[in-house]
Amino acid sequence: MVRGRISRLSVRDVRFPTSLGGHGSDAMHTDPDYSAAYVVIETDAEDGIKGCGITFTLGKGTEVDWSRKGRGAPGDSGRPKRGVGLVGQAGGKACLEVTCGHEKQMLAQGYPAYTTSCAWLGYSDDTLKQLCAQALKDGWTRFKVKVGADLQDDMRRCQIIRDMIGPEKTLMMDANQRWDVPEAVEWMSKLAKFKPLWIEEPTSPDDILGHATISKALVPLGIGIATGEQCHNRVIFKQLLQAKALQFLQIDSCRLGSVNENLSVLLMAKKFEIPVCPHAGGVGLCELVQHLIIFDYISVSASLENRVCEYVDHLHEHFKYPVMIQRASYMPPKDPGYSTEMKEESVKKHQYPDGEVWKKLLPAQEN
Ligand SMILES: C[C@H](O)[C@@H](O)CC(=O)C(=O)O
Ligand SMILES: [Mg+2]
Repeated sequence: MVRGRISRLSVRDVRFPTSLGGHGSDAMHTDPDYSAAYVVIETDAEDGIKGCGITFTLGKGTEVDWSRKGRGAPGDSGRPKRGVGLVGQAGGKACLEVTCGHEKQMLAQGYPAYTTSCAWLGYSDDTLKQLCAQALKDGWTRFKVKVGADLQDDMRRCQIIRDMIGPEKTLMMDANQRWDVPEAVEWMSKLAKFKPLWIEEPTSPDDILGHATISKALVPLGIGIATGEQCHNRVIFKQLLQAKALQFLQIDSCRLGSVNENLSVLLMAKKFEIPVCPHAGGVGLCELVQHLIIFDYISVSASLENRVCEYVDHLHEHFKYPVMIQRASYMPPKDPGYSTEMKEESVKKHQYPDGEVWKKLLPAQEN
């Protein structure tokens, strides 16, 4: 329980230069710098408890260009067109308070995860192979590959990854909205031979009926539709579910404003019997979403069938309570709160434009 009145609020623009290594790149966001508006609220209660919150959008996350219309062109990493939500944490207890068999199972085995970190679109084939080999050694069994910019490149990269992981392990694909509806069906019919479990964001996230059309065409090929990382409220999810437009529902802990909005989507997904497989490609998203998905298992869906949570292996070192992955699973967080708190020294260093990291980088980028 938080006592006191809000006495201090700070908002900082924190950016990480992930584009330098091609981390986080996809068919629409070719040079993303993972970023967040980081908010800290303190009270006059003097009990040491503070609330920390982040907002995150895709691409160059904290730059929102209100003047432009439409979806933006590929490479438009600095121009997110979507709503942003603010989520946060105050002090208190960690999510896991219920005592039940499912809780024990989570504590022992964790929540199953897949990795996106081997196959960002900007990685070379050599990097892809090297990261994939390491991930296999580390026990990963589910892999997501970015597609959608060039069909021949996709065929080559999917062949590499399928050859490396073998026929049994799971492969997902993510087009980040790059196609129109007929193009999505045509393109995925060609990639079907690599046996993807799903194609994610095949087209504009606003096109609910378009997703339904794609779903009708691809489900018979064994390919499900996954979407949701750009869906900013429960009404959009309600319509996607009603239109039978998706087989995997991807909540995003920052896109949907507040934990409550996320919870209502978990409940609707349960009603429609659609598995929730959260999005976590962004700064801090893994930290946050682990709470929601473990809650989903313990208190809502009670099932792991067809369910898996995304994991990306970037920027965890900047968080005070980073995620813990063991045997390709999220181990339940035991610290109080929503794991949103960043380390002060990381915030200082990466604050834009006057943090140490950007002071060095900006003059070089201007030349
Ligand atoms: C720009 C982001 O990295 C995006 O590619 C993340 C994403 O689509 C995912 O993780 O899924
Ligand atoms: Mg995605």
